Amino acid sequence: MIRFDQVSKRYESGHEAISQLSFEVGDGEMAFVTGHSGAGKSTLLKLLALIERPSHGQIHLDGQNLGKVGRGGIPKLRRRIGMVFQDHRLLMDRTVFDNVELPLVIGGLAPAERAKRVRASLEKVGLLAYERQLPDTLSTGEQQRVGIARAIVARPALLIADEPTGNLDPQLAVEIMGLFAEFQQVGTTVLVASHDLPLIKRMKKRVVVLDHGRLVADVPAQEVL
Ligand SMILES: Nc1ncnc2c1ncn2[C@@H]1O[C@H](COP(=O)(O)OP(=O)(O)OP(=O)(O)O)[C@@H](O)[C@H]1O
Repeated sequence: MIRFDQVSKRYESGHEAISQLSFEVGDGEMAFVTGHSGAGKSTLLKLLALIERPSHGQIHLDGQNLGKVGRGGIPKLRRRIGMVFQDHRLLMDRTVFDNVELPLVIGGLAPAERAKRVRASLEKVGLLAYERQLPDTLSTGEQQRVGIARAIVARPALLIADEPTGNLDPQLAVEIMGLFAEFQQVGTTVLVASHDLPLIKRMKKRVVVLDHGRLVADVPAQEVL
């Protein structure tokens, strides 16, 4: 599903955030990317979503070389990727339903099909009863779940999440990670950047460790203690 071959990313500032990174994530696998602040976790995810471009090396997604995707191809690529951010980036003047529906409107789906999918996504994250509310009437954890519903509504093959539990209390964080594991169980490939080591260990999934942009450890799920 994901293949990085000797990927480096140097920002315009001259800082090399990712250095000669090579790794693969298989179809339907779930993995965590961890490492110190500034290790390059967010940059790695941004390279996958073509928010940033590598300075060197190649990234393949489902066999497609991302270096060959031009500006015009980016929306199509992003429709295959569900993205979850720490700050969830919801539109505060739109209802929960409207927020989750947005990717489908952009995707051009018919209204009846959109409504069906939005409700199925909201049900998965346990928020069906909140569809008519505005996001700021919801708790932080609930808002984060709306962000997750929005990320999965277009049924992406790949779900990427950048510190999705960063500002949640520990119990909510466990719940959110549990949701990601459930998506993996139904076949979605899931890549989560997090620095929450206790939580990562608890999930017993593969862990890729970055240090100053380099891969320093890649621990298979069965070896996570
Ligand atoms: N747009 C940018 N321009 C210049 N440098 C950047 C840019 N984005 C990130 N960096 C630098 O690249 C390095 C990696 O940043 P990145 O955000 O990928 O790390 P991270 O592991 O996600 O960190 P954190 O856990 O603090 O979010 C950092 O040193 C950061 O300052």
